[in-house]
Amino acid sequence: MKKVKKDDIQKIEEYLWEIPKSFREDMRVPARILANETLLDDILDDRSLSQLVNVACLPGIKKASLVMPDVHEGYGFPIGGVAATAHPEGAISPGGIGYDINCGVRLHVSKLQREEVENRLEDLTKELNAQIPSGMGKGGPIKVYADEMDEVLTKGAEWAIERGYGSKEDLQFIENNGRLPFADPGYVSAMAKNRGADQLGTIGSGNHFVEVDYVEEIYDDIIAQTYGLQKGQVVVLIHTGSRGLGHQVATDHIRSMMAAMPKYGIQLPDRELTCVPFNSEEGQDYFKAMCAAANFAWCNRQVISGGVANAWQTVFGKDGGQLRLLYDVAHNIAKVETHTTEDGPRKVIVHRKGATRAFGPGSDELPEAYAKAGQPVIIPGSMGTCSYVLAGAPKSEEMTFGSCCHGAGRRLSRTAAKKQVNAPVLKQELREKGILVEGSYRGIAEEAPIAYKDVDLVVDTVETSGIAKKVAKLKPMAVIKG
Ligand SMILES: Nc1nc2c(ncn2[C@@H]2O[C@H](COP(=O)(O)O)[C@@H](O)[C@H]2O)c(=O)[nH]1
Ligand SMILES: [Mn+2]
Ligand SMILES: [Mn+2]
Repeated sequence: MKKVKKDDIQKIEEYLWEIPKSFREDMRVPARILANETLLDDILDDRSLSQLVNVACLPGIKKASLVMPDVHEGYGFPIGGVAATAHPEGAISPGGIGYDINCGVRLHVSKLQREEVENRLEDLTKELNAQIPSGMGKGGPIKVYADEMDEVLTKGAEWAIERGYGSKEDLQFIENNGRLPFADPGYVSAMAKNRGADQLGTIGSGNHFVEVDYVEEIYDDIIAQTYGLQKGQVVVLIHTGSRGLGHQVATDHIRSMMAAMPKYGIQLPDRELTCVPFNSEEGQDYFKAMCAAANFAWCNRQVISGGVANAWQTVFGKDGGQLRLLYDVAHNIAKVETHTTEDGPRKVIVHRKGATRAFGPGSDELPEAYAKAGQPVIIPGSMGTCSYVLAGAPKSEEMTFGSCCHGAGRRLSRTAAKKQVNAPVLKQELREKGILVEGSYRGIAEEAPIAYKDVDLVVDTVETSGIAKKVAKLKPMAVIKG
């Protein structure tokens, strides 16, 4: 396959680059890259842009295939990729969503200041570690089988709230209120349900985490006030997804889509892009199962919030106050949304794979309290650098189908990171900087800060391009890794 070189890319706006449709004859739309020049040079090093060009060949794709500045190569689609296909006949591709369906992040805000938490940080870290199972194959606090699992898959976060994990007010601060209505547990295999049976309330391995941070800087006073963020305040970030259940849903449906593809006469440059028409039988089966797995992930994050609240109360007692949910966003998902395309406004199937929804002010998808501010966009950076809270801005609708980056993005593979990082040394260095890290040495090495791009550059790029606005910068204090 023809490799993308810098000469093939045209600058079309500050921080927006294009690989024209003429680059390869099977492209149906141009491919666009949101990046500054430094990030673009890095992006050219891996297969991300070849994958982006492949995505531009999907049946029914509208306007352009896109990557955010945190892009890196993934299964079929690059991670950091966005693609919108015509509803209802355009393609749905599990590779455009990822194996960890509805991997996402949520942010809780506390009433405590950095100094109040610092002197209890060891205890808090131990308590969080005890309350929230992490690592591969670790079971959680509850088991769900048969009809109860079907209820989880249908109700999402609400199922957990009904059982005392969080409060009803939380729902309005979760994307789609923590529940996709098209979920149908009948399309989730027994094996997938079995894999998920004891995984609610667990973060899993590797890149997933529960992290205590403080607000180091506020960039927009008004939006920060709307979100309830203040300088010095302690917050908690939770990053995980649909665990083994979501992975099995993707595995099962990719297999059946591969078998069905010839029937629809779909030719693709890479079999990892496997797709079928959204309105085909296989497309609908997958979509219903994907929605169910997304609901499982929201329920999982809600149960984890319950564990975090228990740990918080154990250490800080009633005076420590509640942990209010600021927002919960998905970054591996497909949704039917209305966006402006070359045909004008129309319904499209937006694939966000390592990309966050970033709706601007006035969207009717936002909770009333955030209507003027825009949607909170939560961008984790790394365990040793910083993370950001942004607000979705109007230009995201024009440029990126209402989407933004989802993190700093990997610059080193896990294998390369393990070769370069001495985990015990890194853990000690972070401790000396005031950051306590719990997790396997393998996980710590694979997820070391040097494994990730410069999150400041990534965030500056999305802000300058106008798709999101910086609101606050968060600095890590304690991290529980998978
Ligand atoms: N604040 C932290 N951010 C982290 C950590 N480990 C990874 N990351 C960031 O998360 C994004 C999203 O990851 P993905 O697995 O969903 O692609 C990633 O790009 C990193 O920037 C951490 O320990 N703390
Ligand atoms: Mn994720
Ligand atoms: Mn994940």
